[in-house]
Amino acid sequence: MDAAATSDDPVVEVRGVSKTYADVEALRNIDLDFARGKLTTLLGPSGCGKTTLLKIIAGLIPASSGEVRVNGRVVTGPGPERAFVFQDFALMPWATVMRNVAFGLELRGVSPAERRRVAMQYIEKVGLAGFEDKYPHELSGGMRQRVGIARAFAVNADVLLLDEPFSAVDEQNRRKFQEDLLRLIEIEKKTFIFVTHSIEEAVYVSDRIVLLSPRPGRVSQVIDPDIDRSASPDDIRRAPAYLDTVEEIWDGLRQYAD
Ligand SMILES: Nc1ncnc2c1ncn2[C@@H]1O[C@H](COP(=O)(O)OP(=O)(O)OP(=O)(O)O)[C@@H](O)[C@H]1O
Repeated sequence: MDAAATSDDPVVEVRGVSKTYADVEALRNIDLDFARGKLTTLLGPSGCGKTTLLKIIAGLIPASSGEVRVNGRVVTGPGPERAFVFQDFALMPWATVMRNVAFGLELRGVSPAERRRVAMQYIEKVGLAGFEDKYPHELSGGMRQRVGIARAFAVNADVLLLDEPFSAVDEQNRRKFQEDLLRLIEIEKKTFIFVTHSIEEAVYVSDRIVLLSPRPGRVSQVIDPDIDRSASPDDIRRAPAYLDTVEEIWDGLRQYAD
């Protein structure tokens, strides 16, 4: 199931990216392509540089060497074609769900009526209709997460960067989100780059999984799970292809376990 780390129709191209923070070498010579309409997961031991790579792609921090291209253009900072969903959702506590979801559009100068219309669409898509006038503290962790996802979708970015977006929710909600995510990928045809610690989650949602080695992070394996996602969630989790892929990744990561 190993595949080349580069592909034919890449939206995001990472070339020779290395990153050193002061005296910590976080990433070494990463080459990866991320294809349109696909979800790629970065998986690897704690501290291997997953978040660092995501932030470099987002343009939030510079690489020490190498470059990232998005739609053929070299990344020099954040851009409207990329949206980042943070681990802690980064919602504005003083703003309603509607304002939070519409915030990216507000920054772009979209008119109030239009941003309300677009934001409402995504509030409905993530199942928060009726909550648009609530504030973040009035929502559960899972609902706050949905606000973060709706906000990322509302700006209509080509590339969605998700840093452990489901880590703060319980297992039941996590499974629901995974299904929502698969549905949104189907509808939206965007390029998703996802960071998680959960092997099962990675196999469940990903078209491609990139295993990174411990610091300095390098690409150690690329796995394309061959999973029939038209099956029911329970059937997918019982399918031999799913279970074999989980096992294959365990084997790949076991060598790094303490
Ligand atoms: N701003 C920073 N300054 C110095 N070192 C940093 C900084 N950010 C990250 N690092 C270091 O770089 C390495 C990679 O960190 P990063 O957060 O990218 O890893 P990660 O794979 O996302 O980890 P985790 O799975 O634990 O979230 C770690 O050793 C971390 O301590």
